[in-house]
Amino acid sequence: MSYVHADIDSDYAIYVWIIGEFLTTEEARRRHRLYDELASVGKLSPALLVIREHLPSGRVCMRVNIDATKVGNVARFINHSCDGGNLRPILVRSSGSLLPRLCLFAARDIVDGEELAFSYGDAKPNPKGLPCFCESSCCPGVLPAEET
Ligand SMILES: C[S@@+](CC[C@H](N)C(=O)[O-])C[C@H]1O[C@@H](n2cnc3c(N)ncnc32)[C@H](O)[C@@H]1O
Repeated sequence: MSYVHADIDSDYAIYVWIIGEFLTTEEARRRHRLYDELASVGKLSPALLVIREHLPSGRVCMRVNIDATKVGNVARFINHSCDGGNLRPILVRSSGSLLPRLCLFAARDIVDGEELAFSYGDAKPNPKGLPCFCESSCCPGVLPAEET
């Protein structure tokens, strides 16, 4: 399994934004089903993220689907950690840009060589989901599975 380690030569805050294909929700659902099948037999390491923005009422007001499985940058190799890891995903909007960027910001000081990780989501663990190897004390043993 691939992973990403910090390579730090300064004290600046680090962040990386996730590059991938922006999908409609219909296409994201189609790919989720396909990826789940391929991942269950070890034929694929999917990187399809669904980010939801909520109103103060708790209702979802926007859903963004980013698929970095085939087209992406280094962020596609960052693994999941059930305790949230050392990175926090934040949607960032810049003026003039129609689409937001999903950025991963350092959540605390990170030492050189430390593995970078973030939580793929707090969706209920799927008992039939892929095994999780994050080794954090709160890990239920399976990766969070997106309910599409
Ligand atoms: C965004 S990719 C991360 C890079 C991936 N490890 C690779 O080798 O290409 C997401 C995939 O990595 C694997 N993965 C990520 N975090 C994991 C974890 N904590 N335990 C087990 N597999 C993990 C799963 O197969 C997941 O679908």
